[in-house]
Amino acid sequence: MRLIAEALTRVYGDRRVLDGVDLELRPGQSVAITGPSGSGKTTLLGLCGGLVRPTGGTVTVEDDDGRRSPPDEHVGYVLQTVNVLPRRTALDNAALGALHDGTSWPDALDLAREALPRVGLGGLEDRIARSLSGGELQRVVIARALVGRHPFVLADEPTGQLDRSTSRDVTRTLLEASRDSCLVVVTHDEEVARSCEIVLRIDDGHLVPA
Ligand SMILES: Nc1ncnc2c1ncn2[C@@H]1O[C@H](COP(=O)(O)OP(=O)(O)OP(=O)(O)O)[C@@H](O)[C@H]1O
Repeated sequence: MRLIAEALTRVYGDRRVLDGVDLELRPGQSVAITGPSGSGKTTLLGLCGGLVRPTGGTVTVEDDDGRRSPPDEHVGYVLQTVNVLPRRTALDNAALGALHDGTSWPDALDLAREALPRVGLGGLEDRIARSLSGGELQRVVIARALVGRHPFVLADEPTGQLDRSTSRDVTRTLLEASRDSCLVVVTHDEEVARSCEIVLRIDDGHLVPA
C-alpha cells in the first residue's frame, strides 16, 4: 500500500503556498516535515489526509492490487490535545478513534484497553481527561490514533506544548507505537525531526530533503 501525492499545488488568494509537490509514503516509514512558520507544513498534511482540497494535483492511496482510492479512510491524525473530551476518561477518549469504520463501542473500548499501556498510560484508563498532565493527554491522543488502525498517521506538532524531556518521551512513544504505519510528523523541533528516518523541508513551495 502507498499514499501518492502528485504535483500538489495549493494557492490561497495570490499566494502559492505549495507549488508542485510530489510525495510517496509507505507503511513502516517515519517522515518529518520541517520548514519555517507559514511555509505550508500544516497545509501539506491536510492535503495528504484529504482535509484540504488541492488547487492542483492529486492525492490517492493505492492498495496492493493497484486499486486507488481517496486518502480519507486510510489516514489517522494526532492533533492537539484540544480535541480531548475533558470530562470523559482516558479510555473513552482513546476509544473514540475506533468509531470511524463502524466498530462497536464495546470493541472500541477493548482496542483502547490494549492501546493505553502501549503509550505508557496503563493504570490511568479510568482517569478523567482533565485531571491528566499535558504529556499524558498527548499520549491519549496518540492512543486514539492507534486504535484507528490506519496505515498512515499524520501528526501536526504533536509535542508542541510539551517541555523537552516530555517531548522526547512522547516522540519515542509515537514512533514506537506507529511502527507498522507510516508516520508523518510536522515539527519545528530539530530533535523530533532527527528521530525520523526521512527529514523533508518545505522551501518556497517545494518539498526538498532537509
Ligand atoms: N484557509 C486558509 N486561508 C487563507 N490562507 C491560509 C489558509 N490556511 C493557511 N493559509 C496560509 O497559508 C500559509 C501556510 O500555512 P500553514 O498553516 O500550512 O503553514 P505552517 O508551515 O504549518 O505554519 P506554522 O509552522 O506557523 O504552523 C500561511 O501563510 C497561512 O496564513
